[in-house]
Amino acid sequence: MVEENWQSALSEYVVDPNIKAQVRNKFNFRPFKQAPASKVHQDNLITLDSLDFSKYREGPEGFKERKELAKQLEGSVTKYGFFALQNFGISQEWIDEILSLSQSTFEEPDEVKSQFIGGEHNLPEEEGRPLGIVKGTGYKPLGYWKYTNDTPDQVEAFNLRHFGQFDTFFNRTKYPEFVKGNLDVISFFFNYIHREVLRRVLNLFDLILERPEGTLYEQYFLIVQGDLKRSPDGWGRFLYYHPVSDDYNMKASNVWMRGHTDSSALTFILSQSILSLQIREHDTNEWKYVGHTPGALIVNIGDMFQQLTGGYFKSSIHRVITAPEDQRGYYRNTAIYFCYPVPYAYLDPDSLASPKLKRLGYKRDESQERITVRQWSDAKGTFFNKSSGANRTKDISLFGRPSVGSLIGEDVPEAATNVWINT
Ligand SMILES: O=C(O)CCC(=O)C(=O)O
Ligand SMILES: [Fe+2]
Repeated sequence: MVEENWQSALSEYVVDPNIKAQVRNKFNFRPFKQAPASKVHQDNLITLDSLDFSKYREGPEGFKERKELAKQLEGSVTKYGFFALQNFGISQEWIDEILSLSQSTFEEPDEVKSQFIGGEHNLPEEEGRPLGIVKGTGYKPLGYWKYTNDTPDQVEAFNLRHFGQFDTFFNRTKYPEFVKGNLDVISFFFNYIHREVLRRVLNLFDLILERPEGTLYEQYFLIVQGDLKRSPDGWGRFLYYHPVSDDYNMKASNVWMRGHTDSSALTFILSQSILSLQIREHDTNEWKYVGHTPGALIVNIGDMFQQLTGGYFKSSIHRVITAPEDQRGYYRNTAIYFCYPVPYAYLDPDSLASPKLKRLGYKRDESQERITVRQWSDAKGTFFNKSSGANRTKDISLFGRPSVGSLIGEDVPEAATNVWINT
């Protein structure tokens, strides 16, 4: 199947330059001030495998390099479920523009924000879905989640659904003024990650799984213009962590975002300078910091790729801890793409038909009902959408599958140790 020429299709939706200049002026659009590099916790850093994507070449002449990249990737996705991607095609200048867009998005006045709360303007096709604050287009307000001691969270988010569905994204969705005036740049950024970066990463996964390159993308991630039900169901997000007080740190045990695994297939995060993201090593249960790789994407495997591969790929438990002493006072600003497969796909290795998984013995657990992307997405989304609750650190089990949604402190629920079991 031939993919549409997305860049030329998108150029039809360019925002009037006068309107863009006007909103940028009105919202004090300016460079985002990144915290200087941290010097602490250097002994507790994890060194993620870093893939140099400038080595990726299309066509038969690039096959050897792609095989080498795939080999490098296999260790990361099967051990940590995390890796870094350098030289992935987006310049530092462009990354800076995205961070500036994120910054100004969170500087809309509160009365405007309150009219664009996530999940309040869902499309008719999304009627009845529990998208809520966590998955619906719009803001997740500061303090929506309550952490330990009823402490309100200090992270704001803005979700952008359907950026690959041009008519829906530009004409059928409501946005605050600043976002609306910059939709073309925002859409271009997330489309680039989906259609260029994700596609290449999936080709490497195909090589790992011993299937022809292009299979995963076509089977699970192809966007069909105008057909939301047959298109992959992920979303982009701006994420803005506010500086916290000593009192907050004491009450919330330094948690900026609780430990969890992502429900996505893959998550792409723009690397940023505040040393806060931690992965919990599955063999030792120790939390380790993910260092900053300037200009890179930090990519992690989510629950769906773990399920699709029968547990061969790992959906790592991660969390965000408040800034270290030498970076306090700074905002932590990033953009994320939570990438989901088409909603009707089954989440088990039968659908993948990978000779490699078969040989290694990763297979569907026949004692469990088969579930689809939509089912997992809605069930885990419902969990993430709950604002509070004293029992949040307990195991969660969805459709008989143990999972992790909300770890606080050092609690290690039973499920957290089970997620690695190869069924
Ligand atoms: O802020 C980050 O670096 C990661 C956030 C995260 O894990 C998430 O939103 O799922
Ligand atoms: Fe996450």
